[in-house]
Parts: sequence; C-alpha cells; structure tokens
Amino acid sequence: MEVAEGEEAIRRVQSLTQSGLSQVPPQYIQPPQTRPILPSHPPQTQHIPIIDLFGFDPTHIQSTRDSIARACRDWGAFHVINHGVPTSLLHHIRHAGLSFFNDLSMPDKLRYSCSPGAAASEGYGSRMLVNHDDADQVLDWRDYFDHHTFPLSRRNPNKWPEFPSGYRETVAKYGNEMKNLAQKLMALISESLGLRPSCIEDAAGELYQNITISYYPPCPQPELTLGLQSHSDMGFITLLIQDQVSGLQALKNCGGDSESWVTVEPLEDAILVILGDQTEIITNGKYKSCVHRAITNPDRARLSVAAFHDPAKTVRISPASELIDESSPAKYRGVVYGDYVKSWYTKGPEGKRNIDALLLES
Ligand SMILES: O=C(O)CCC(=O)C(=O)O
Ligand SMILES: [Fe+2]
Repeated sequence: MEVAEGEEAIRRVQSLTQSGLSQVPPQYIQPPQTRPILPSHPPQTQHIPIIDLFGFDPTHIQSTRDSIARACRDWGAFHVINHGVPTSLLHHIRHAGLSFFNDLSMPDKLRYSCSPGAAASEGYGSRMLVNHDDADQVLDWRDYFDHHTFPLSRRNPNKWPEFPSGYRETVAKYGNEMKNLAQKLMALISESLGLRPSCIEDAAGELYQNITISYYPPCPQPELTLGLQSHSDMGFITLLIQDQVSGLQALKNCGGDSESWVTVEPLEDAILVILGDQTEIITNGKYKSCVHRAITNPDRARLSVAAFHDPAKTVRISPASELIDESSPAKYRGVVYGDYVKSWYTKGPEGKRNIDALLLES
C-alpha cells in the first residue's frame, strides 16, 4: 500500500521534534488532571523491588517465589536480575531499535508504517488507539515499532526493518529468549499462589507475544505531555528493558489514599516484569496489574523495548477455580480476551477502567 508520506510524516512525533518546535501542538497537551508532576530532587524513597533469580538455581527457588509473591502483591511490577538472558542480546536489541529511529530517514521509516485503523497492527506508528477521529483524544509523545513474534505463524521478519544489519535476527532471538523467561516467570507466579506451575500458561491457549520498541523524542514541554498515557497492560506479563534515560513511572497503591507515581529508574542489565490485567483476573485480584506511564524530558530521547505475553484472542479468561470458594468469591466476570482487547483499543486505557468494568458486585 502506498503511504501518503506528507500526511503520515506529520503524525510521527520524531518528525515534529526534528522541525525544532518550542511548543508542543495542542493535541499533545494533557488536561490538568493527567499532567505529570516532574520528579524533583532529592530522589524518591520508594523503589521497585529487585529480585535475584540466581539463574533459576533450584536451591534458591523457594525464597525467589516468596519474593515474587511479595512484589506481585505490593507493586505488580519488579526488576529481575540473573535472569539468564545474555546481556549482549539486551544491548543488541536496544542498539537495533535506536539505530532504526535515529539513522533511517523519515521516508525510509515510513515504508514500514502500520495500518492506521487497526489495533496493535505490526510496524511503525505513533498512535495507540484506533478511534482516530476523536477530537478529544490526547496524543502520546511517542513513536514505536511493533513486531509480531509468537505464535511463529504470525512471525514474518520481512515486515521488520532490514537496517541496521542483523535487526531481524536480533528481534527473533530476543523474542525467543523473552518467551522462555516469561514462561518461567508465569510458572513461578502461579506457584507463588499455590497454583500448578502451568496454570497461567494453560489459560493462554497459545501464548502470543508482541515486541514493541518505543522511542520518546525529547519534548520541549514535558510538564504538559506524557510519552505514554497511564495504563495497565492487557495481557499476562510484560518484560521491559529501557535505556539509561529514565521516564517510566509505576503507580504505587493505585486507588488508595497513598497513591503515588514512582519512577522506575533504569537498572543496567535488569529486566522489568509488569503484571497485566489477565494476571489480575486469573489470580482473582490477589495480584494486581501495575498501572504505569512514561513521562518525557526536554534533553534526551528515550528508548524502551517491551515484550508482551498475552492469551489467544479466542480464549475466555476467568479467575482460577482453585482460588475461589465461599469465603473468597470470584471478583471478576470472565472475558473473552479478544473482546477485552477491542474495548481497550476503542475506549482507551485510562488507568484501570477496562478491568474495573469486569468487577462483580461483592
Ligand atoms: O516505555 C516504557 O517504559 C513503557 C512502555 C509501555 O508501558 C508499553 O508499551 O505498554
Ligand atoms: Fe505498558
């Protein structure tokens, strides 16, 4: 399909910043209630937990499970170290992504444009939601490249950039490693609640994986914008790495009196695990998905790589029967995952509105 280059180029945030503007266009200005309060110094006192996986050494597994249970209950997100993924691969994928955004011309990048009207369509894009005509929709200060990596029947590296060299091989390898790690973590998360290790993965039907490389150009007015609006991820778990530029924030105590945004400082070679809404449903709310957002800064572009692990669109996700009894009734209605995704992309995430819509009266 031919790309209407002039029109498309305007929609890429990077092309806006390259034109040297000093004020953000009105579509990117957040309403006062969602504008970020930029982190001030001295540094914050709360930090996302760091869990040492000891390369999945069986002698440490019980204490690892306990730490995971605590982190899932308190945060819905945690860093893992000694995760077994070669650190060279983490460097290679960040380098490949950065090189695509920085070294290719805009027309070359636009050859990979995702289709504008479809949700989570593969390729180069800027808009997360599908209702393009909604004049009230505030846009994110972000461009991205989304890759479909699992099941293998969805994987077509010809749709991915050819430059820099090795890009396609790196994404494929990265997808494989992340799937492997996600499976081990989903097993530990299941076991940490006394469920059989395959409980979450079995519920997936077939495990789907998308890899999204996000690029946040420097923003002249970070106090008015968000790189990515507040949301929780839709699926089971997201594995995320970032570069050295901070910007990711997690909402601690979501909905409570002490609710606050905590910056997830980049931690060299660690991988951030973020629980998604389907994990909250399966665990009947024992573990909560983590609401997070990205803020911008005026000086440096920021890059992150997210590997999303989701159920098949056709499966129905509901609370695990093992976690339900008379004293602990089901909190969520079951939902066909495809319907959940559709609603998310049309209505928008707005914090937790999509999962809240499934809450049963207690
Ligand atoms: O860029 C980040 O750090 C966050 C990305 C993210 O939350 C997402 O793509 O869902
Ligand atoms: Fe996210």
